[in-house]
Amino acid sequence: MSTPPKPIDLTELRKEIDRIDESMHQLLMERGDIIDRLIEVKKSQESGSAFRPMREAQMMRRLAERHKGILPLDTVESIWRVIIATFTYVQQNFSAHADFSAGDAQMRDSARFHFGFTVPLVPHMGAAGVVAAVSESRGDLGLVPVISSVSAGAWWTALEFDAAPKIIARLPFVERHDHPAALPVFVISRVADDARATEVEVWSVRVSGWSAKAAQTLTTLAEFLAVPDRAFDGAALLVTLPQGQNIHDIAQLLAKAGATVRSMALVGSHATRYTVAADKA
Ligand SMILES: C=C(O[C@@H]1C=C(C(=O)O)C=C[C@H]1O)C(=O)O
Repeated sequence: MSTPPKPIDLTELRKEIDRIDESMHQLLMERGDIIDRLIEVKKSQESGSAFRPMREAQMMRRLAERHKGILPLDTVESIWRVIIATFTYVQQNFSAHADFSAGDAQMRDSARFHFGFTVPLVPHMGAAGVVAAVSESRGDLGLVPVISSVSAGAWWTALEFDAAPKIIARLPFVERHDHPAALPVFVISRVADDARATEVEVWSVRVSGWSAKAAQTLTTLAEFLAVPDRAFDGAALLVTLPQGQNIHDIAQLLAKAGATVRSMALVGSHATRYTVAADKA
């Protein structure tokens, strides 16, 4: 006759938890040692912000793809955002300048979710102030809601100049229905060319002859913001080009709808939006 299985001892399970916690802490400290070595190498190779938007988008996608078990994706995503953002911060200190003009609760949630509490959060009332602060800094980040009100004006035109910072990411990296920090946010900064995510381009386009027909045409082609631009009897647009679309084709289609493109400037780019299925979340 076989002996009945020993009842599982809670003390044993708690010992396991302590062992895992200690290993996780050791691994985080080991991660810090690697970052230390990375800082040494980078010092002689790079200047400006340490933020690498394409790598971060890929890391967040991989994390979401391999995640399973009872720990909610919200939790695992926010833990890794804090790890990555804080290690970026210790490489090269930076502040996050956020536009609170559309209400501060959602923007604060997004900033803290994606950058944690170690990165200083600087509130601004309007996108223009955020862009100015980032422009004057070496490697600070700006956070601006993707959908701004018309009264905010065409804040993105300040990004047209070569030396100006650019849109470098769109948050959240991992989208889903009921994301805890769902507000769509553009991240604005100056980053190394090889760190950029270039999958989705964002253009500042100025048109004359802007009309309901032109707006309707553009709606079918791309996501955009439009602000009336009296100087040109038209509009200043911020156009997010879907991957594979060409801005010149969009200009041609706008012309057919009666709107003349007067200028176009690439004001940034970001990774393809990534959405996880409801059953993953
Ligand atoms: C570590 C680097 O810099 C930053 C920090 C990262 C991290 O802690 O994992 C990832 C990407 C960068 O934003 C890097 O240069 O690879």
